[in-house]
Amino acid sequence: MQVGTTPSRAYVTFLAGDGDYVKGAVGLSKGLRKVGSAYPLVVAVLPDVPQSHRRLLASQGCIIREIVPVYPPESQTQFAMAYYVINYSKLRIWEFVEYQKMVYLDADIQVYENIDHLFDLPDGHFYAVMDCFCEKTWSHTPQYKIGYCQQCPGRVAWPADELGPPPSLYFNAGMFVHEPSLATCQSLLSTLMVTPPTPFAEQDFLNMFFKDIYKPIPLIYNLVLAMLWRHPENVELEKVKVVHYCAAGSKPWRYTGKEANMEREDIKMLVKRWWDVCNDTNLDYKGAAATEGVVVAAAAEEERKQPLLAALSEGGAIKSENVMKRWLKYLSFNCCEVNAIFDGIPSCASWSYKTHKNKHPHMQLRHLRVRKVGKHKTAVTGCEGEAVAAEKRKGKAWVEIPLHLPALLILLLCSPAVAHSKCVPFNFGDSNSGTGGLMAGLGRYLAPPLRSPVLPPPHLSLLRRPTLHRLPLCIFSHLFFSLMSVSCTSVIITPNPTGERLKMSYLSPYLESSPGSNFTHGVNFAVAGAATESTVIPFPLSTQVLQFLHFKNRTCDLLPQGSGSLLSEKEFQNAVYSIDIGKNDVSTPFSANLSYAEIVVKIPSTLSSIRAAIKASQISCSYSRRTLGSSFCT
Ligand SMILES: O=c1ccn([C@@H]2O[C@H](COP(=O)(O)OP(=O)(O)O[C@H]3O[C@H](CO)[C@H](O)[C@H](O)[C@H]3O)[C@@H](O)[C@H]2O)c(=O)[nH]1
Ligand SMILES: O[C@H]1[C@H](O)[C@@H](O)[C@H](O)[C@@H](O)[C@H]1O
Repeated sequence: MQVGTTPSRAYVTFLAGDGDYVKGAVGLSKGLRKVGSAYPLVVAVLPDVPQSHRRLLASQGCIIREIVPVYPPESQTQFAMAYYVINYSKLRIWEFVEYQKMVYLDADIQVYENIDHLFDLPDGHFYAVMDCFCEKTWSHTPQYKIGYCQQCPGRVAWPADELGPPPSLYFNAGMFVHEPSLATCQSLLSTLMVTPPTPFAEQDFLNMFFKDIYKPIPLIYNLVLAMLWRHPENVELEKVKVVHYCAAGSKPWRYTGKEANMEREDIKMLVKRWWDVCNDTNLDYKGAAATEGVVVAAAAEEERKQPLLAALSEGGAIKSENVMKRWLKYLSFNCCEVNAIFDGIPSCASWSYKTHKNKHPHMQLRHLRVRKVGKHKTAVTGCEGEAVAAEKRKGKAWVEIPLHLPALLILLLCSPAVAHSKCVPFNFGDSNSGTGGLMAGLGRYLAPPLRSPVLPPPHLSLLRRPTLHRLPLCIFSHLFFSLMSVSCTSVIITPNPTGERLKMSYLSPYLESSPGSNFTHGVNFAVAGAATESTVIPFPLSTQVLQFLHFKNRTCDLLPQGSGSLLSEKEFQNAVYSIDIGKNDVSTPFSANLSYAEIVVKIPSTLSSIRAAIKASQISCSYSRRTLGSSFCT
């Protein structure tokens, strides 16, 4: 997906911790500039990279993208080389789907000649340079033990009789060409969870994962320094475009010359070459970012919004760039933010923050940003109760709930004539619009103003918010229409004062069969905690739709018998159908500590479930001639 002027190609490196690898990344950014690369350098930083390092990189024109760390299954980490474990986080660069293609380079790599042509390699393969097995770091492997190396397969023949077929070609993962994809990322992460860590961590893992599509490229694109003394016959140093300072003691910013092979003339020359680039002030970035770090940060922030937009677009929720741009106003990122955005209600963001701050130490920052998001008052005031109170203090009778996923708030409107006749709402959804259905369905009694005789389980605690109990719900179709043309993201739901002034009736929950229920004003199928798909709450959207069909068919059967207070055919025809769902599809996996990518990748399927639910309710409509006139807001 291409949005605005975002380039679809970029180099990417990875940075962890507050150590000196940042020097490598700065050197790399200058090296790319020196060779006239047309593409930017994205730096995927872990949360533990200090702000000062991020600023330094931004001032060198780098695009900073924070990523969530990736760890192999906990119980097994002891089997990997501890030093390399953090490198599993590199897998996150498959999340950068705003780029169609990327060239990954370790921070201890320098580029001495332009390699932009690598972006033109045909899609569908994983390109990288073959590694060498001759260094001591390989001593745990059969290759090393028998002296076999893929760089010179004729030197020592592979003992196939003894060990079976030779190992697949193996690449060094310090440099590769890849195509970001949320689906691939999810597959990488889920495969990782069932893959025991091995000594070369993500390098072994990537070799295993991309075995079938791996295509070796010449070693001039990643000269692993050991090649100079292990396989000199394979190296034409003057042709080398990319040098990887991975041999022990070879990192230029740590170089002492004392370690094995470090006194070699070619090594000294390459270390000096690296410093020449790094020290060249003419190569410092001269663009806006050098003086306007904020601009860079804003640009980086925009970049971070792309995966969700891509998923929404894939799911069919966003069809025009204009709508997408409006979304950009609202969206901000990482897991917490996604959760808050999808929750749509700040109280849920606070709840998530409280629940997850230990797992996501950097969450507070994001949370605060969420609270600044958008023009909606509710989004800046903290918990919902406070928001309502604040609105009331200002004399406003309504609460505007910002919902940032248009497809999750879908209003199906009957004919415009509805404005002049009785408007019966049928509502489907979750706690955003639930009016006590869950309590009724689970057989728990909460007397107004919501006193619970027993402590509700934690996931039900939100139900204690008084504003959600038997909320009179009225949805203004004319307002909806005007809002739709503005942003597609809002609906006005009126709490008591306005509802009562307009003589709107309470909307009974479908699951409330006890005295007091009246379904002649409409039905609320929404249930707190519901998602589009089944979760711990037993009333997902698909079930709510079935309940609606049941309700409607029963009405249809009983009407001819002249049974008492039933909605008429006309009222069904002119009803307002609203669906407000989706936040729990996002917040539930978030609670399970799934990553941003893992959450985002599910969005298209959530959207198709919503579409399927709507379709099911239309297809099964038992009133001949009349369908539920539908007007999608997406
Ligand atoms: O504390 C760290 C450690 C690593 N890195 C980043 O991770 C990259 C890879 O780490 P090393 O340079 O330490 O890894 P090596 O080059 O020695 O080892 C090789 O094996 C590794 C196995 O994890 C990786 O696959 C790596 O790309 C590959 O070249 C670094 O360049 C740097 O970009 C940091 O930022 N900080
Ligand atoms: O791919 C690996 C890696 O680059 C290590 O840092 C190095 O010690 C190994 O020899 C090499 O094969």
